Amino acid sequence: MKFGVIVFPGSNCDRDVVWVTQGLLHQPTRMIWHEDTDISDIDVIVIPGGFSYGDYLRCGAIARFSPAMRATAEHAKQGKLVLGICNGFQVLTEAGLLPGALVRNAGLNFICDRASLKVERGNTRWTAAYTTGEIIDLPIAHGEGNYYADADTLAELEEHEQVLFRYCTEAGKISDAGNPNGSLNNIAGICNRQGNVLGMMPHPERASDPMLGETDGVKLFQGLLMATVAAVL
Ligand SMILES: NC(=O)CC[C@H](N)C(=O)O
Repeated sequence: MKFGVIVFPGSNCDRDVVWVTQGLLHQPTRMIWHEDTDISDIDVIVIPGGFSYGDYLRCGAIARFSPAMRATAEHAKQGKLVLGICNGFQVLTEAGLLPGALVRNAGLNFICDRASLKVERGNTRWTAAYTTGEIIDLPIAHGEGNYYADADTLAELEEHEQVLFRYCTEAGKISDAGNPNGSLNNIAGICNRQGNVLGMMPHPERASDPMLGETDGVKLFQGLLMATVAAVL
């Protein structure tokens, strides 16, 4: 499975993703400069975290106009996989590839912490290595991670089970106490209706290498490889 990691001016988690997919999981991976448009060789496009274009206007608001994002929209339209992490999630909502928006954290502070998350569904391509209801810990680091959508959009997301990750307490309770940034319905990660585009604020790539302590994140990438094998069999 070949991964392509888009690099914008200001991206800062691009190398971390490459380390996971290529360094740890031995999958072919290449970086894609934001001006490039030929991504036909790529199976999974990853839009990494960081501060694309300095977060000017709004996080992700400028990156969405890049040539690589036009190619990514086409890639998604063909049913191929797109993963947006943190700033990447913001870019995907700005680009209209995922519904809703990420607005300023409820406390107006940049939060750098660990968050407990509940995996809502273990039966998607993105969560194949997790079990439904599993509680995991991932790092978060964002100033605009507060997920917002209008009531109809929110209801639709819930109805079609597009919420894959929710913030929770360490004990697994979905409540305000476990919600670091004010996200509606404690939403930490959603996929589109077709399921091929995932956006999430927490950073699975920063919790993948055992040398860094936590490894709950690597299962997201491993799940993709399992799902490919299943699709081939
Ligand atoms: N880690 C990140 O990707 C940060 C995203 C964005 N710059 C924010 O502060 O919300």
